[in-house]
Amino acid sequence: MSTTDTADAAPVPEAERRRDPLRRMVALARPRAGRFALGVLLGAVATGSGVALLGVAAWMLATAASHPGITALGVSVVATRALGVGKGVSRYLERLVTHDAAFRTLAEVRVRVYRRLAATEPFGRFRSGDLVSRLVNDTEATLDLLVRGLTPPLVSLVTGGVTVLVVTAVYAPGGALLAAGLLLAGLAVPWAAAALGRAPGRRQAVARGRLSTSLVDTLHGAPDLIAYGAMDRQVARVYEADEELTRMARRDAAVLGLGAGATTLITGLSVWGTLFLGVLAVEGGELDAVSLAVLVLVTLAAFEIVAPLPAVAARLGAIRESGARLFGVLDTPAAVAPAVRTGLDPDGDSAVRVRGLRVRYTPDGPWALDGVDLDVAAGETVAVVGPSGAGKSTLASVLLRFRDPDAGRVELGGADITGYPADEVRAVVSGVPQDPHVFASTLRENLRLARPEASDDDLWAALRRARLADDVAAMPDGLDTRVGTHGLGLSGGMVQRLALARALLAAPRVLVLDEPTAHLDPDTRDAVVEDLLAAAEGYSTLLITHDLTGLERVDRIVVVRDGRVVQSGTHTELLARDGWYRDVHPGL
Ligand SMILES: Nc1ncnc2c1ncn2[C@@H]1O[C@H](COP(=O)(O)OP(=O)(O)OP(=O)(O)O)[C@@H](O)[C@H]1O
Repeated sequence: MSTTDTADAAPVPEAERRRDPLRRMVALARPRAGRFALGVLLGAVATGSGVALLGVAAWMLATAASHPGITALGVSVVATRALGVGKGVSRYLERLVTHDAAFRTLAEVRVRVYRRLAATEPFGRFRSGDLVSRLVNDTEATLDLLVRGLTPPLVSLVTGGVTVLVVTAVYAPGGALLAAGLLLAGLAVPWAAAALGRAPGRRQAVARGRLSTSLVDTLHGAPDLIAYGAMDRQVARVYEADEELTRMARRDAAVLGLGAGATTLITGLSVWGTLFLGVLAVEGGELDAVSLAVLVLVTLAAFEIVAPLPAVAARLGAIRESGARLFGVLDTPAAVAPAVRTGLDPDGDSAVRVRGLRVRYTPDGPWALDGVDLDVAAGETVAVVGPSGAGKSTLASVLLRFRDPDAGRVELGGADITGYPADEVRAVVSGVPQDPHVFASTLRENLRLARPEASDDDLWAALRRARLADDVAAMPDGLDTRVGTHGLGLSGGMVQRLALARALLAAPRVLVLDEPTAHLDPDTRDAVVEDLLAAAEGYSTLLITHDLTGLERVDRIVVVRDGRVVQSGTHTELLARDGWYRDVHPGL
């Protein structure tokens, strides 16, 4: 199964997008509804045992004074033990079942988020810190909702309802009072807490995203910030974001405190009310003293059931906002349609044929590519050049199947790549990006990313081809040298060669080199282009660049402007003709 072309890439219907994020988050758990129901049942047994335990204990203490028979005492002792053990065991099982179901749901959500990211181009939409916050905090809010927001209210409903029924059976006014108290503490107080927590909760998820963004910006931009003396201002921005979160946490704590206080007040009033009514009933002969003792303690215990609800309700605002941010990622339209066929021949002809290719990023936006025709014969090297914004990188995105054409065809060996799984296309077409990432790991692991089963011989062959083998051989730990963050720093040229070796290891037939020298100084640039082109010999290669040096080495040059091919020919031919290439060529 392809990692990117799944049903997850299908567009999300408008009606679904408009649904309350909380409901949508709960719906994520639908495949595990049975387990959650079992969790609720076990939770109800645990809380019910707690209430019954206090009831039996009260009965035992109250009857002890009247010297009951040994059988009655024995039964109540056994019941106390059974309820005590039952409470612990069922609570443990409830936690096990609900956490297991919630963590499994979370794992599925994570996979869906990553698949959606793989099927879209969201990195331009979300800033990296904010994206991290969505991937970690906002996704984990699902867990919070399922564990704390779903099971406890249902458990309260079941246990609270049963307790009210039992108390009503013993003494109806006590049952009515308990019902009123539980409704107030379990519904009105959480409702007020939810209302008070809604606005700060919404701001909290956004503020957390802002803090992550400013932290990532500070870390990544540290050299520039220090060079321009702007570090203090940036750190102040981080503090500001942090203080905003602290302010909200304080407000959260105040809401929680108020909720807990209100619940305690209602509990106290209910217990006193039951006692007052009960004493009157005992005096009137409607109730016996032992039942009164049981009633009062059961009432007290019943409020334990609803005690956690205000805290949960106060969190709902933040959870809803996290849900909205999570679905913001999940609802992002896929840049590529789900695959409709498979079986792109990985060993077929490597000719690339583009006809009438049109692409735009928004439905009514300008065309980034507006009717491009392009041919790269098997083994040919074609440079695509043009000014910034001409559409060169968009062409690379389409070839690597990061983006679907809006019109036209892109063929690999005669097969239209649209409709094939992205993984199959990328087994044929490999790209070297403008700014390759070096992972904080060994050189070996950085290379094996492209082909995990590659042997050291394969790695050295790729390194030799990318002209990096001598440099790696000179490193003290060879392939085991640690690179990336906290590792050996690689020069810009080495990073590009490493990325090329990685791309070659994927054993493609078509290479797309997207601005491989964009971040290099002019001397290195020339050497890297020469090495890349030498390494690419035999592959159908598309060299995308706005740097016109060294292009005499490629077979053909295509000039793209405003999304259209405006010139095509060899370096010598284009220099001999009027046009953009001759106008901007640095050699002239
Ligand atoms: N993710 C995006 N969302 C919206 N518009 C985009 C996006 N990426 C590119 N564009 C637009 O599409 C057009 C072509 O951009 P593209 O990046 O393909 O050009 P380019 O020739 O590669 O430029 P450069 O050399 O500066 O990278 C530009 O007008 C650009 O603003």
